[in-house]
Amino acid sequence: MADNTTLPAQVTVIGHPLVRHKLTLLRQVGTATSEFRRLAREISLLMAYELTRDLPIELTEIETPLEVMQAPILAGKKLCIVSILRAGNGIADGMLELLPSARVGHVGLFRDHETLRPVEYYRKLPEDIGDRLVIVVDPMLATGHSAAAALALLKQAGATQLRFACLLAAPEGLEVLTRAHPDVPVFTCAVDRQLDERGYIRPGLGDAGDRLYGTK
Ligand SMILES: O=P(O)(O)OC[C@H]1O[C@H](OP(=O)(O)OP(=O)(O)O)[C@H](O)[C@@H]1O
Ligand SMILES: O=c1cc[nH]c(=O)[nH]1
Ligand SMILES: [Mg+2]
Repeated sequence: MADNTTLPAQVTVIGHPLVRHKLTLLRQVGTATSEFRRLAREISLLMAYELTRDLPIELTEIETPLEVMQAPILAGKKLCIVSILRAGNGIADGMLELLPSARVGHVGLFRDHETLRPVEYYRKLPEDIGDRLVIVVDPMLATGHSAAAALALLKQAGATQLRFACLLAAPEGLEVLTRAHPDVPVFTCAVDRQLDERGYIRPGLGDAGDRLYGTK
């Protein structure tokens, strides 16, 4: 499995021990839907912490009970989280716990099981997406085509500052995504061994949407 030293500079593997531990629990076949959802939310909150490390800060004057001070606050426009439906919602929910005033956009994509290419079925985005830092979330980066398509349509909609976050990435998906969007920083909690012939990430965690929502 790759680490930060063998990956393109735009890719960050979030190696925090809490993230690694929770991801191991999440992967396990015996992890029930309720537990899977809880772990996905917790990992996503930790990912949001890493993704927002470099947000610009400005000073504002506040009053403590003892005196006036110049105190740091986030500068500029707030964030927008874009969830790639449906499994992206499991990540967006966790991030919103840390970033409660972020706007949320939705892009509905499913993978055609034959071609493994994404099919768009829904899109609703904030009007001012061009003024925001946009964090695009989907738990799985497999072939990379869903993420690449989502980023392309967001750029078309005016987004200029984009980041992509997932739980698991296949090397094949990272290759596709970083070639298509060399300007977009990518954050993942792990890079797994490979894709299998059905386009599943191995060792992986199975179908993230089905495990989040108990549909299989
Ligand atoms: O990198 P790719 O090969 O494009 O695959 C990744 C996509 O596959 C899964 O979605 P799925 O089509 O299963 O839809 P779902 O979220 O509704 O389950 C996953 O959540 C990603 O969106
Ligand atoms: O392993 C995979 C690949 C795509 N989508 C998933 O949910 N899991
Ligand atoms: Mg699915």
